[in-house]
Amino acid sequence: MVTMTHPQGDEFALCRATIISLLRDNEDWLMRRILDYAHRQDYTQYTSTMMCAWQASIAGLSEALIKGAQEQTRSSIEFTPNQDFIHDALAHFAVEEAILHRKRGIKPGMFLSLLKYYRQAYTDLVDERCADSPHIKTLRHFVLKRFDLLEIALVTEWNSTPMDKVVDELSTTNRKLTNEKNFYLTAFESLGTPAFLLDHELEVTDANQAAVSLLTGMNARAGEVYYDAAAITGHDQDFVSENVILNRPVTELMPELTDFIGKRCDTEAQKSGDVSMTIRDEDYDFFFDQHPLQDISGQFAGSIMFLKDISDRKAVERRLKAIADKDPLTGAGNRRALESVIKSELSRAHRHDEPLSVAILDIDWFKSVNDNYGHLMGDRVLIDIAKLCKDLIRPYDTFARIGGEEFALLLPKTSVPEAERLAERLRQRVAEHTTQAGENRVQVTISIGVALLAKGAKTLEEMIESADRALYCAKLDGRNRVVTFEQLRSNKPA
Ligand SMILES: Nc1nc2c(ncn2[C@@H]2O[C@H](COP(=O)(O)OP(=O)(O)OP(=O)(O)O)[C@@H](O)[C@H]2O)c(=O)[nH]1
Repeated sequence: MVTMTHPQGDEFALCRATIISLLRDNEDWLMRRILDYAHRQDYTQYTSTMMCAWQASIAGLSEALIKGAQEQTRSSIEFTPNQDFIHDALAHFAVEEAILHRKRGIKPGMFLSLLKYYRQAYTDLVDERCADSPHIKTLRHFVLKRFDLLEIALVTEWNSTPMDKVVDELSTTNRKLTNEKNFYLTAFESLGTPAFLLDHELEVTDANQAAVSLLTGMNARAGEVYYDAAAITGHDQDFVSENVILNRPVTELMPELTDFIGKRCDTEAQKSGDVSMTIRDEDYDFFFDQHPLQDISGQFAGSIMFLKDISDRKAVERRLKAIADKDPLTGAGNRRALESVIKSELSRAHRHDEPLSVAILDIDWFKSVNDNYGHLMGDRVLIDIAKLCKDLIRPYDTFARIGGEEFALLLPKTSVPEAERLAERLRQRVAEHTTQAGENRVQVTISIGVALLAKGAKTLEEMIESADRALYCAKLDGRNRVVTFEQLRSNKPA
């Protein structure tokens, strides 16, 4: 007959070995079971939500249980009035845990209640894994007694600590936490890039110094935005303007962001892109980068948004693009520019069912200008004609040099008769104009072909083919005239 409190030598050794191997092999199982109990009772909202913290605690406990079991003798399962807890590995672990949890501000009652689930999980392990063992009772007894010891040691340590030591420990911890918080605050505030913390509704919950200066034009002090206006000395006026940032949707502060980030922030998406904005009457280009924030338990906790000022880079890009798209002699657009505009204008005209006309103009007998007056005079003529064209067209028309002495005018929302009238005005102005270079003066004429832009065409040549044919006819008909493609079709003489 096996007794519960004093197992025989063989049985004791067997049970001890069983417990040790159970604890070694089932750390993950124990963690899941304990977490399951803790979750069910909502303990996890007060305790650490980090898996690694639970893992460390359970690993530490199992190790202490194993060590304690190894040191244990058959007769030491029960406690004695003069028990020396300090030299028991498990008691030692309990004391360290007590100190650690007390420093975190956890009350003994709460910790002991949580420990109940540890005890339950460890006995569950024995019950489930050793259900058929003839030694099940002894095994259970072994575990329960170990947990009794753990609790006694823990409570003893907790209660024997004088109150001023507890207060000292807590204030040290508090100081450490405050320093840590200040460090992260300093890092956030010191970022040269404007940074905003946003909640689910995209309302600004915090903004760093760079963000405040950007939006208000003021050099805010680090952390100033945290404190109440009335409570800080002498900065009420400044502070009020900073405070206009907090608790307002970021899309209200910077409406240009609306298209990019929407009305709410969801958990999934990280959003980024280039955005142009006007802030306090100044134009900026930003690269914005919005990341969802997750707390340590993986819960969505708003987002952080950075606005990196890329105005200088964008200005250089624009200048380069302008240079790449421009004919250096006349300042008109080049073929590349025309091609890129033509595609978007074609689809716009199609969408709005609007006419889109093109006029191709070519200087008459231009070769003879070069031959008689030199290339410089030829260049001056090209420059003058380009200027006459630019002066005549509307802001949304496109003007490009597409050949040596050939130019194109792309005219959105313009029917062929309207384009013809414009071309005629241009022809007259050119004919009346005199170009001067040094002593020499020269007058030239131009021929113009006008047509609607061909819709199904793929290349620029195909698109302007009709206008080109009309131009060819204008040349054949004697030059210095405007011919429309429609006139060619109806065989009407120009
Ligand atoms: N000065 C100058 N001349 C250019 C430039 N690009 C092309 N040309 C000249 O433009 C002239 C075009 O001559 P052609 O194609 O024979 O035509 P055209 O003399 O204008 O005669 P039609 O077009 O038939 O009326 C050539 O002499 C080219 O050298 C330029 O950038 N500057």
